Amino acid sequence: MNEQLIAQAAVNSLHAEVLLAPKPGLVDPESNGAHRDMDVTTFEASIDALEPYFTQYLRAGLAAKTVPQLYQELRTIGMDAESAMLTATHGVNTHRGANFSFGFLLGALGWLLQQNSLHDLVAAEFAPLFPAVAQIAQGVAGDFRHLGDKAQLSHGEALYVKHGVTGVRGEALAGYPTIREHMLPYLRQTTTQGDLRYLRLMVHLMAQVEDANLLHRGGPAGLRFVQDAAKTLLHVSDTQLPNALRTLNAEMITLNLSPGGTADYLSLAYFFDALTLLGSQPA
Ligand SMILES: CC(C)(COP(=O)(O)OP(=O)(O)OC[C@H]1O[C@@H](n2cnc3c(N)ncnc32)[C@H](O[C@H]2O[C@H](COP(=O)(O)OP(=O)(O)OP(=O)(O)O)[C@@H](O)[C@H]2O)[C@@H]1O)[C@@H](O)C(=O)NCCC(=O)NCCS
Ligand SMILES: Nc1ncnc2[nH]cnc12
Repeated sequence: MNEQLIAQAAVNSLHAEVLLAPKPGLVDPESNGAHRDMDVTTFEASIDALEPYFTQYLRAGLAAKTVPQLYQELRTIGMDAESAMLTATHGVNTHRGANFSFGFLLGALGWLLQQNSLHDLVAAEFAPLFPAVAQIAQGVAGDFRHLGDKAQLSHGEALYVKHGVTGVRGEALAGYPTIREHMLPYLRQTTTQGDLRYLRLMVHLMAQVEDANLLHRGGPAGLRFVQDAAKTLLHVSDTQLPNALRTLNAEMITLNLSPGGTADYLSLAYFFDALTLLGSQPA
């Protein structure tokens, strides 16, 4: 399997996510959502900065000899990627979470592709990928130790101290249960194609995900507001859904709520759909 096709599919998924509209609270071509510091062009600049690192994540997995060595390499690439992203966005956090998740998922995919074909991984519904991520990402658990010594906590670290929420690190440490238990089953069972496929998934995830961005911006009440609003949208018809999402977008802008974690899962959904297509083609 051509590794460039896989890395490009990951980059393309970030473009597809930011262009999907309407996304309540998030940046898209219709609205900047609950963000005063970024728009679609900020995301496009961020994606251009991240692109070379996505290939590096995959290659690191393909060449790795041990799991601990792979973790160290991915974390180093990840820090460089995050720095390049922040330079391109003039310090605005567009994809820190996406960079983290794609880093571990691409690294783990490369690791598995040493012994498996993409076709076999697709046939196995990516089942081996998640324990591999959990094993490789174990080093992240150290992020939660010694937080008391830190002068400045990140949003995620502050949420861990205040609410015991582990955010994206917890997802990686557990092998991304949100992808395994919610996203992939939804993608497998739905025949809906095009934007509606991903808008419906977005609503499904907004109702489920413990989104650290929502917690950071609106506390438990803000998270619950969005989860409850999404649950009502589960029953809205395809024709009514876009305008119902626009109405929720206006409400979330007023409340300064943005489900950034859910946006990253949308990127990952485009990516897994692309991998499924790549893996079903003859080698
Ligand atoms: C591990 C890091 C990501 C550390 O970051 P932090 O400590 O802040 O971790 P979290 O807050 O837990 O999450 C960080 C981002 O992960 C996304 N996210 C949130 N909840 C979930 C979830 N349940 N599952 C998966 N992913 C989740 C989310 O990222 C997206 O939203 C951000 C944009 O939204 P915005 O509201 O604008 O965010 P902010 O600017 O922070 O808030 P405001 O100031 O505007 O109010 C954007 O990042 C999206 O991607 C969370 O923000 C990581 O930084 C780290 O340690 N990096 C080092 C490099 C590295 O380790 N790389 C690994 C490669 S293998
Ligand atoms: N479209 C988007 N809007 C806001 N935050 C995001 N994080 C990732 N994608 C995003």
